[in-house]
Amino acid sequence: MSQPDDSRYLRGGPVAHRIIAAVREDAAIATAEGFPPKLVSITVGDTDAVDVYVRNQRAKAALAGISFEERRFPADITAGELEAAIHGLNADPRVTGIIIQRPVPAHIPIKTLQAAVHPLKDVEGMHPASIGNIVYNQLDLAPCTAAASVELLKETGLDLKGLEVVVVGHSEIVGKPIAFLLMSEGATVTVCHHMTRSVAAHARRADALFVAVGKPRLIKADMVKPGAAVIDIGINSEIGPDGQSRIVGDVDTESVKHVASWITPVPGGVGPITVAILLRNTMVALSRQRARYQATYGVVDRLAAE
Ligand SMILES: NC(=O)C1=CN([C@@H]2O[C@H](COP(=O)(O)OP(=O)(O)OC[C@H]3O[C@@H](n4cnc5c(N)ncnc54)[C@H](OP(=O)(O)O)[C@@H]3O)[C@@H](O)[C@H]2O)C=CC1
Ligand SMILES: Nc1nc(=O)c2c([nH]1)NC[C@@H]1CN(c3ccc(C(=O)N[C@@H](CCC(=O)O)C(=O)O)cc3)C=[N+]21
Repeated sequence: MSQPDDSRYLRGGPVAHRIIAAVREDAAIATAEGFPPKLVSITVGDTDAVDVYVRNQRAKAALAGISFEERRFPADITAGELEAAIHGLNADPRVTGIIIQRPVPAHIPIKTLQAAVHPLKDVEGMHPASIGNIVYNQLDLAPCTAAASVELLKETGLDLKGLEVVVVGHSEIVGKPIAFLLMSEGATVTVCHHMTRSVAAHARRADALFVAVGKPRLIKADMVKPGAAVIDIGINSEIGPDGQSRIVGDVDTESVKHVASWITPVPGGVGPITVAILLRNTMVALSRQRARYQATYGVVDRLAAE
């Protein structure tokens, strides 16, 4: 098990705590000014894979002073019905942000749902317009897990400019946005996926290795460069030796921790920061909405009034 005092562990708790404290201040001010932030979570069908995430969203939103509402829909709902529900939330001025928990049932095209969320309410940064922003180096609202992972790498104090980084996994929600965020920071990025000929050969060259695949113990000690920083994003649930269900990452932490200079524990690494960033994104969305509101209604049109 992890050693609580081992400095090789890059822990997410303190970073998440810092982010949530700042969000809490912002949320209190916004609420006092008449704009209370509210996050709505949409879950469709079987929710096992998202239960932990939603539970933590609810708990941390309460801590931060953001109201949180969970909408659960049955697995047999149609894509059209879901889109209608999302449009309703878009039009509701009390709703600041909308997050669609993944996965959704196979008959629902996730991209259509993500595109149905108004870009100003897209707190996950998954609308095509939002994803486009990170390509253009506008990074204030990035996909939560990707932003969380990069935030944790920065805790090492390593200079990201010119850093050799390898990302294993290229999903739209995690791997690809990580690559874009790191490119914006000046890192040299290699992205591996299931067709990569030798993930090990690439991984061994990395000063920083990000892993987001969903396979326990995929990354072993001989795939890691001595002294590297290893950011384990995987959240996999498996039955431990004691017969209890537990969460493990994608990295064989017990062996890799002897080779790496820094490693993120699972649980207790990227996960808590992901939740904190979601809340921070909610406040970014709120300030954009307020700016839009101000631009539309803040200046009285003198000619119209005459
Ligand atoms: N900590 C957190 O906050 C979060 C954690 N997660 C976790 O991160 C992990 C990844 O999630 P997500 O990105 O959504 O998963 P996806 O299943 O969408 O993507 C997995 C990626 O891994 C690639 N891949 C599959 N097998 C291999 C292999 N053997 N070698 C190299 N690459 C491979 C796939 O490539 P290809 O597409 O080419 O098959 C794909 O790009 C999961 O464990 C998930 O639970 C997810 C979100 C948040
Ligand atoms: N649209 C969407 N975006 C996601 O980012 C997304 C998703 N769907 N579906 C599910 C996965 C998984 N995921 C987690 C995030 C944080 C923790 C988390 O807080 N983990 C803590 C707590 C663990 C615990 O409480 O046991 C930890 O790792 O320490 C877990 C899981 C986000 N995902």
